Amino acid sequence: MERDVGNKREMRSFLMPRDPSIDRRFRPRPNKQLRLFDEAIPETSDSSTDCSDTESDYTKNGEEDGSSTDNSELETGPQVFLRLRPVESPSKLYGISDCGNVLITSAAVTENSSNNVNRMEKHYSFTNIFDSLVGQRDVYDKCVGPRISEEECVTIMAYGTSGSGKTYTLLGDNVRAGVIPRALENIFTMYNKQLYTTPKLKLINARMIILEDDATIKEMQIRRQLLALCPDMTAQHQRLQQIIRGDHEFEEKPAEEVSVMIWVSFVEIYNELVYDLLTVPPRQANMCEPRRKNLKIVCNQGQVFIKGLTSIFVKSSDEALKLLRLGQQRLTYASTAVNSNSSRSHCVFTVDVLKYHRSGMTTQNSYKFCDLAGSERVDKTGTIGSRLREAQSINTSLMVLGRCLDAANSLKKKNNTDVIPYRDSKLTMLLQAALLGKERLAMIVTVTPLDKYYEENLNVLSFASIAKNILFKQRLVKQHNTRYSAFVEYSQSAETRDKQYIEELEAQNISLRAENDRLIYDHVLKMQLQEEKLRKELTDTFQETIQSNLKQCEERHEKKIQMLNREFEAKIASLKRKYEEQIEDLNDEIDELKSANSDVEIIDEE
Ligand SMILES: Nc1ncnc2c1ncn2[C@@H]1O[C@H](COP(=O)(O)OP(=O)(O)OP(=O)(O)O)[C@@H](O)[C@H]1O
Repeated sequence: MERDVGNKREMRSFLMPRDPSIDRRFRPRPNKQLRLFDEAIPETSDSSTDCSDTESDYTKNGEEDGSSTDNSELETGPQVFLRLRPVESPSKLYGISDCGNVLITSAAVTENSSNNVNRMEKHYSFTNIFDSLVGQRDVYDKCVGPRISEEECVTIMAYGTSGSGKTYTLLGDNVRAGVIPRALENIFTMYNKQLYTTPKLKLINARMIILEDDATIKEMQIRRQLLALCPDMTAQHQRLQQIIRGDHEFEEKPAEEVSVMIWVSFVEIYNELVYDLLTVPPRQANMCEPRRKNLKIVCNQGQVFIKGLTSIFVKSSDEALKLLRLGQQRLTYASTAVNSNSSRSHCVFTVDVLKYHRSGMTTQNSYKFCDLAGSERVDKTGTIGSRLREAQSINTSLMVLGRCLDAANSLKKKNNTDVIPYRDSKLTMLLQAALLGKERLAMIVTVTPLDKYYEENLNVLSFASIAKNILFKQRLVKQHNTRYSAFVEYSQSAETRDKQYIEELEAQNISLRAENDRLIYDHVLKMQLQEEKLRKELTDTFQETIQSNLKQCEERHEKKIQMLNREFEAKIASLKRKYEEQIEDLNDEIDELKSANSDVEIIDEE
């Protein structure tokens, strides 16, 4: 019997078990059900209806039913893809319908089922389902490639339980490149002939600004500084590039009179705080660990931006990948019960493609790659301490994301986007353009098809099915327009402009060097004069001091001489007196002797 849905909406939870999200009246009804892995293939033996198990087969099937049947939805709502992670012994509780787009969860009663609702058979429809045999190439070709070729703004979001392969899908590993390296290669190949090699245009606070020469030089310096910090992975990137080029044939756009400048930024939302992952560390600090500063998300006249976020100008996919790896090193990872290297935060890597058209108009495409932290059952995994706090904040933001999608889903008939609670978490604030339908939203839902994750997977699938049902009424494609006539002459080719700019910079460099030499010469001269003046001042001061000391000495000596003179005079006077007395005594004696002598003579005569 059909269940009466009624008008009253239930309060949905995106982390705990809930009623099936798909309105059973409209759910797809496959002719037959296929078991995902194994022997449980239904009796009909028509191999053409089987789920593909090689990349090439898959592409063929996908082109036939997946993308082609979904074209109408491409115009209106998010695309939701399901990716099943390869596991050793996959659960038999999941099956894919023969049309390839519907996941059927078994009606089997599992010991994990906490309520009756989860014991029902459920059908979840997707834009495409990638089973465990589908490789990275096909995931890219279905989910992201077309968006980039069409030059649309798109948010690609990986959502799933912890350890289900979100990071693997977005980044991949050293051999199996994920969506981001492929997208970068695609973008740089596409605009190869239009790339402008100096940062003249920049998005500052969501506005396209033409940079002055000094600002351009500053941007180049920041870029150089940050790239110097990146681990050297050139050989690895070249290998990856070869693999990607072997997998895809990206088309180059003709060199129209458009100049393209590409910028990347990378943010992390950890415990509801927004951190810049591409900050340039101050020179004196430890170069590997810049201080983390919490940034603000600002919404101004419908434009969302992160105030003060570093955006780096990149000239090649290799540079962009290097910056991505640098940001990744700064991300918060931890070991959890289900993933030894689990992302403990949501992170968003943004590639902004800024274009300057000959008409003077500037346009912008943004590609946001969002790796959501895995939802987690904290009660089951026994998470404690800081891991618990992280898990709670991850779960809260994912819940808000679910509420936003739910609200967007219920807006099909109305057109009032105000009721979408995107302001309730940093993640939804940042992704509001996609959640409000202004930009394309592609969601890659990852699932680990194991019995033990059955309940968690049902929640993830319910979440995904809501997103799949959304119909946006907003106008798509974001374009910033600015008129600017003073930009470089557009009748010239990009190469000539670059050459001219380099020549200008070289001339500027020469004149700056000359100015520098002149300043050094002036400085040396000034120093010499100063030295001379100082020397003279010192000599004068010394001479004065010597003179005064000399004078003091002379005075002292004069006084001493006078004193000695006086002493000598006194001594001489006393000696004179003494000797005069002696002379007097001797004269008296002579007189006495004379008189005695005269007496003797008289006696003789007699
Ligand atoms: N499709 C796949 N093919 C091969 N390996 C995969 C696939 N999906 C996931 N893996 C492997 O599973 C492990 C966990 O994947 P990953 O780190 O991407 O999970 P996650 O969803 O990002 O987890 P978390 O949310 O905890 O960060 C990795 O070792 C990854 O290589």
